[in-house]
Amino acid sequence: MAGAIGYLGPKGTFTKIAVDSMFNGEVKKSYKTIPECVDAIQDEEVEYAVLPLENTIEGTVNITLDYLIQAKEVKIVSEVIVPIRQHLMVHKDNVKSWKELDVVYSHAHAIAQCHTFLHDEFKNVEPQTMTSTGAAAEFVSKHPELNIGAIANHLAAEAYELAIVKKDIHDFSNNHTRFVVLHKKDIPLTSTRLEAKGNKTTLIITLPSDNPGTLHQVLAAFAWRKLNLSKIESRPMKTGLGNYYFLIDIEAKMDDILIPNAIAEMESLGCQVSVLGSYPYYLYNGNGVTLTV
Ligand SMILES: O=C(O)C(=O)C[C@]1(C(=O)O)C=C[C@@H](O)C=C1
Repeated sequence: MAGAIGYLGPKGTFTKIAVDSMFNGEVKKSYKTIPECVDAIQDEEVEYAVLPLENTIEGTVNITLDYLIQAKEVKIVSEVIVPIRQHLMVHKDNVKSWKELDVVYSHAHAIAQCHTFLHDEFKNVEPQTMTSTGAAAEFVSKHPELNIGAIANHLAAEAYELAIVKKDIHDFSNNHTRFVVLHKKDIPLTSTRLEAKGNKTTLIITLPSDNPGTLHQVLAAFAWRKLNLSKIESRPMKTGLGNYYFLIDIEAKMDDILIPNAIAEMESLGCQVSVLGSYPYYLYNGNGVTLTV
């Protein structure tokens, strides 16, 4: 059994579902924000941390990516993809007035996943962001005097005794979020319970500023080795306009030849390359795992 597992809480978040799908029986420690989870793993308050990285509808969770780029000695050791179902919920005292809500609270990514629903059905309602869907549900449970709602999952509704008034309000039915498991040691974490989908290696690449065409050559280093890329994302380095990190996911395990040679080729072009992790990834299909709030 591993040490404690840190995650974005409080009770009833989607991140907690990801934690329960990967870990069984370990102590689970919730944190209010993503940066607090990254600090907890860096300071060795927890042995693993689980954070959302990318959603089908809304794309990358930028704050996770930015903290992963900056974090020292933190590696991605596993990944789990979780189906995301968003529901609208209110305090049980306010069920009759749910169509006249004043404010809807949720995590920014959850609000974005329900953008069309909110636009069509709650045009005059103000969406307000919170640190997580669980925090939004908790807030609604503490304020029966306000006609407010939360967007969150069914476990949050149970945990905070809220009534779900509209199910599955996410705008596209194929809604999934990728969660990464972080650890201080570069040791892949395997699961015997989940459906294995393959392996990935994640690189962070900075290009030299004075060498036109380097991005093309970087992509060529993968292409001619037939290394399949499943994600390319750029994030500002925050040092000046036009300065970017590139985060690249290769659909393969770290090996002795292909990936190291691709890295050496990129370094010879003047790029800085670091390996954020080489890890298995899994799909949690909603079955076979005990979920707790
Ligand atoms: O707020 C939560 O419940 C979270 O776990 C965060 C989060 C995210 O950051 O994307 C996780 C999954 C969903 O996509 C919506 C919110």
